[in-house]
Amino acid sequence: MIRFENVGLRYGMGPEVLRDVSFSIEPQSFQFLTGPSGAGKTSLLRLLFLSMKPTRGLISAFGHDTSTLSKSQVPGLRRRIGIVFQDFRLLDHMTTYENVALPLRVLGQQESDYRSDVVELLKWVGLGERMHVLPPVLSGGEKQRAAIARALITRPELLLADEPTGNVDPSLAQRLLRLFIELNRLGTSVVIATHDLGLMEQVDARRMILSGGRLAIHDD
Ligand SMILES: Nc1ncnc2c1ncn2[C@@H]1O[C@H](COP(=O)(O)OP(=O)(O)OP(=O)(O)O)[C@@H](O)[C@H]1O
Repeated sequence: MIRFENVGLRYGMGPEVLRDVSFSIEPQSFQFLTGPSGAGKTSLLRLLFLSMKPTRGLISAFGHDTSTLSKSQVPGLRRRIGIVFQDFRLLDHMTTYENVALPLRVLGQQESDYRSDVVELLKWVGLGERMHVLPPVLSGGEKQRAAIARALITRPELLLADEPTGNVDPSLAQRLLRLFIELNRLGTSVVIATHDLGLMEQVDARRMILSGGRLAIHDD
């Protein structure tokens, strides 16, 4: 569904952060993206989410060469991708429910059509009791799950998560991992950027390891 061929990335006049990176994300696949701090994991996720263009190489997303996309085509492709940012990016003046429902509102859907889906998803991530509170009163783990629910509400074909267990205790990390595995079982491709070796050891999944700007792939 997404293919990188000899992709390179640099910020401004800086050094190349990613070098000759080639890989594909297949439908219904599960992979971890790992590597030392500063290795380029977040940058690679930004490229996957089509929020940046590579400095060189080819990125093809859902059959489109992204270098030839017009600006108006990008939102349609991005809607097929859900992303959980490292810092959650929840809107503090909206309730948990409203935050999760926002992507559907933006798509012009009516609340009567999506209300039960949002409530069901919030229950699935264990936030059924917290849906009417504002993000500032949520714990770190609750915010994490709200951000995951918001990424999933549009039923994306691909979920990208940047350090999704970075702010949570080990038992919640287990729950989140089970949630991602279940989501993958239901058909979504999953890419999890993480430093957490313990997390990766629990799943026989592909590991994409970034180091010195280069990518090595270890298949399960
Ligand atoms: N907006 C930016 N402008 C300039 N340089 C950047 C920018 N974003 C990232 N970089 C640089 O690119 C390199 C890779 O950063 P990136 O955040 O992708 O790594 P990471 O593997 O996600 O790190 P971490 O595990 O610490 O989150 C770093 O050297 C960083 O300083």
